Amino acid sequence: MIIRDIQVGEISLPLARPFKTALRTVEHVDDIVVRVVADTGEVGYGEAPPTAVITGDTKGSVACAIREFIRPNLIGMDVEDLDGIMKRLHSCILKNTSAKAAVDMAIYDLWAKRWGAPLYKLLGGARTSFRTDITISVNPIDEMVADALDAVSRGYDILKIKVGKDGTGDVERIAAIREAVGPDVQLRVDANQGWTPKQSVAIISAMEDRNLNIELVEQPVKAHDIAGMQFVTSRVYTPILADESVFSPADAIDIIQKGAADLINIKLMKTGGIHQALKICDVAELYGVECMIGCMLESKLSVSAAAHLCCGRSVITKADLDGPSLCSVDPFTGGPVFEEALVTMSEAPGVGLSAIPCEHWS
Ligand SMILES: C[C@H](N)C(=O)N[C@@H](CCC(=O)O)C(=O)O
Ligand SMILES: [Mg+2]
Repeated sequence: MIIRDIQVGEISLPLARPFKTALRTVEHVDDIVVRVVADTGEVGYGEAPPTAVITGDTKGSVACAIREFIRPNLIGMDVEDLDGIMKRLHSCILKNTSAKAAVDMAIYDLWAKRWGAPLYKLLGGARTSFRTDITISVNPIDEMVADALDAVSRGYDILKIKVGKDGTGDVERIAAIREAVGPDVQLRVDANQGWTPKQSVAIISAMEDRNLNIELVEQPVKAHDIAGMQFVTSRVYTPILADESVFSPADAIDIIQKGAADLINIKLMKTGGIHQALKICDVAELYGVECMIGCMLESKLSVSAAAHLCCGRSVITKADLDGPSLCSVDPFTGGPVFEEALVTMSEAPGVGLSAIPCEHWS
């Protein structure tokens, strides 16, 4: 199965509600999509969201990296030579992890189709379904409580609550949500780098003193502030999860060896795809650290690739794959089934999606 072409397109899907974090507000999934065409006529699909504030990638940079660097390096390669393809993909241009992720997942889609199996089975086959959380955007308290209750009424039993925009109100936000949803709903908190190290310790300790029973706190401080992450992790009981601080397997080793976090959030858009994400899984497993699989504002296309990784590897014990549920429409056919909190794999070969809503590929 020889790679004949790598084509780029765009998709735009409205979100059901504006998505608000300490870093940004977004109303649409506006992503680059990729299709890798093989000489057999088989096609593999991928997607890259331009999350400039986290990965540094824009739509223009993703399209340019694929067209001018990745495409000329991969055309003519045999999909069976997965290792060789991944070496070229990751050496033909530095960084540009979202562009690499889109192409990587399209290649894995083709590779699994080549072997006639659903991708998750080839990645390890640890499970066939899992539950994801859903994000509650940072807003005035009443709105967040209403959103949390709405999510629970739709069957979600894990909520990921965005905070970090104004540290002063965050304990009250979480307390109000806990009071509204009761003790049986799992609450995880994501500050998206919005607190200082000392503020983090104060806020997390206050949540502990009030018995708010928080499962974990994600990325309390700036991504580059590993000493700050370590400061927080060593002073609170609540597990700390590194998100923006970990892009590569080397970042994961550094964070784990320094005791700067208890858990790692793997996102394909940070690692540059499944190939590097698997290395983080291996590192984490060696050190006995559990992982979350997360997503950016992505459609079902790329989130499905992440779902396959989630079902492949048992070290991934938590999922934040709510991208498809945050969109107001689902124009895709095939692939894993996203029924609110429950995600169930399909047995179709590859990632499983068969129709992509993009009319212009070039
Ligand atoms: C969408 C997901 N639940 C999420 O919160 N992802 C990121 C932020 C993504 C973005 O800004 O596009 C996270 O910080 O975990
Ligand atoms: Mg996060």
